[in-house]
Amino acid sequence: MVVLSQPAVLDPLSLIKTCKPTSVFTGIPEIDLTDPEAKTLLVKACEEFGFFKLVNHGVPLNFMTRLEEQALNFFTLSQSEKDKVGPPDPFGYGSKTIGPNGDVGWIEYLLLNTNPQINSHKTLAIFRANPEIFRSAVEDYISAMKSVGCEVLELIADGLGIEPRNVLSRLLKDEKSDSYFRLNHYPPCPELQALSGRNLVGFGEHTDPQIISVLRSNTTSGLQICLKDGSWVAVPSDPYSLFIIVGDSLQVMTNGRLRSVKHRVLADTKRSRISMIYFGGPPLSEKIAPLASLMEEGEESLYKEFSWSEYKKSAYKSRLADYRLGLFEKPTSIIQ
Ligand SMILES: C=C1C[C@]23C[C@@]1(O)CC[C@H]2[C@@]12CC[C@H](O)[C@@](C)(C(=O)O1)[C@H]2[C@@H]3C(=O)O
Ligand SMILES: O=C(O)CCC(=O)C(=O)O
Ligand SMILES: [Fe+2]
Repeated sequence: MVVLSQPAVLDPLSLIKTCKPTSVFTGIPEIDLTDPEAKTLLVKACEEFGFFKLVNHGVPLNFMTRLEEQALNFFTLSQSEKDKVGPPDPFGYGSKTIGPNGDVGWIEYLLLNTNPQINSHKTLAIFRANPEIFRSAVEDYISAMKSVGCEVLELIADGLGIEPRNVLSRLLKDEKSDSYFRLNHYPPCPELQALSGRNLVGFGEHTDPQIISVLRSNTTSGLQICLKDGSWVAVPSDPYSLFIIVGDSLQVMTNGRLRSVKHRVLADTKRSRISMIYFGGPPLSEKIAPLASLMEEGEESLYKEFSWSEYKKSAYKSRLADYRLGLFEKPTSIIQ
């Protein structure tokens, strides 16, 4: 008798990495946007962590939960409905794959371009496929996050003592600003926890390539950041607050003073996580280089010259965990 072997079924769980849960970190800097000391505290946080929690930011909870509800409505649609606005190009609906180079995660998401002038075909398709309230919730939310991002960047400029104070925020306000918006959904992963005591990686470790990211999540934790000493710590969730992430471009514009932080997300075993992130980026033609007003006499740029469009092109050839800035660093001469 001939026994035909079963075709090998590719189990997505076997491709996604796992991690041991990490203990919650209580040392995340918390900055009150209305504090007169905010500009100093926020620069310190960006130098030390490249990350901080922003409170008293002025965005009401119900404004954020309005979009969260819309996002949940979308993610509970049938798979075939969601697939109508995928696969991502990079915009659109994606499930389990992140980016074009083989990265996988326990996640589904919508990625959109925020610029109505260069709105991609996929971004428009997402708006057409959803009720009008989805579009208005997304657009209102993006506009609020852009304001917060700009306010933070102006305080950073003040704190660094550079002028004009809109030297960074003008890039997000530019009508050609190449900014993104992302809604992430991490479903719970109970089976794996029961089997191994480990959690699935929802979004693998990476730095954000843009200038600044403004993140908000529901009550489900999962976000982790990498500290200067290389250790990973879990960020307690707080649906009232916003989290600010320094991106690669801000690291370059401050000649390495502010650090772009490595971060990742672990899926929860019991509850789903929804996160919404605004990625504030410059126009495609913008030169990404250390700000002249920040450089000390005789200080040299740590980076070769490049435009945002060149950086993005190179980022989209990389894997999520790659150190993307490496290609643009100048070789350092070691003086013995
Ligand atoms: C694997 C990739 C996904 C990503 C583009 C990239 O090639 C490398 C950077 C990734 C990242 C991380 C931050 C943001 O989520 C994102 C939208 C971005 O701008 O850079 C993603 C990209 C993506 O998912 O398209
Ligand atoms: O979902 C999160 O909390 C973070 C996701 C993230 O880092 C990203 O989308 O770039
Ligand atoms: Fe990120």
